[in-house]
Amino acid sequence: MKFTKLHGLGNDFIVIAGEKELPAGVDQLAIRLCNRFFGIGADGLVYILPSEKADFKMRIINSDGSEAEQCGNAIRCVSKYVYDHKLTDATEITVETLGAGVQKVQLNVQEGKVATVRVDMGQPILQGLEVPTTVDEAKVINHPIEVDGREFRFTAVSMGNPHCVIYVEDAVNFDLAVWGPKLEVHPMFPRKINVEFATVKNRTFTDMRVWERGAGPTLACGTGACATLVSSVLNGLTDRQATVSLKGGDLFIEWNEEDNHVYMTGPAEEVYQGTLD
Ligand SMILES: N[C@@H](CCC[C@H](N)C(=O)O)C(=O)O
Repeated sequence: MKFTKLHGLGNDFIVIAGEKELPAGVDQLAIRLCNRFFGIGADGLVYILPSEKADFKMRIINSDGSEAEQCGNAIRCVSKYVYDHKLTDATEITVETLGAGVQKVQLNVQEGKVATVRVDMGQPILQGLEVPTTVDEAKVINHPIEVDGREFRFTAVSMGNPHCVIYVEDAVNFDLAVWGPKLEVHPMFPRKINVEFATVKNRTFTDMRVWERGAGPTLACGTGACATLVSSVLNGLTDRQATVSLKGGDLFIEWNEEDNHVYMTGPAEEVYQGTLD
């Protein structure tokens, strides 16, 4: 079986194309292949499958074997893969996701290869129970949460997958490894949660670091960047268009007032190809 390694700002994936459906035991396969010492090493295993509703279907399995409903960096990688490997010659395509419906993608091609990708990530889900959280409110904004005697305040946003955004003094130097795993499995989040720690630098620029559900600390999270921008608008901290700066680089995010959709623009890169026995 052939695989290709791609990443979006260092959020890296083993991408497999050409299968009709997910294989049995894909959770164990993801755990094995994503292992950085005994496997290929990646944050997730991504399948590009045929779709009845869109040009392509994407499924993403986190490195711990759990399946995610959506992944912003992976959708850019999938889009680059299908164009660069000539599965399509269109520069506007649609990709079906498990939890965020069919998404429209625009490819920016330079010298015959995809350089950056703009994705219509759809409408954010803000209703507390739908994110899901245990808070039954239309919007969960700046809500208190206690972990090991420390109180944080979070804003809950689903981009198809669940996120909680927490503003801290210095996201870049924040101790992710201590608080991320505790918040990920907090009882207020019935399907666990992706945790974003953010520091707003000005109305168009925010630093963010992420602890991902099922993958731990990653260099970037596309849906997390979208959730951060939505949260910042809800908290009155930034404009509707802003750069979210992650450890692996920057994403440009827009929450459009007219259609209520979130748009994400950023790069995707292929690293190498290989064969699995
Ligand atoms: N890195 C991703 C999100 C991947 C899924 C996430 N860990 C989850 O379980 O929801 C992104 O770029 O959005």
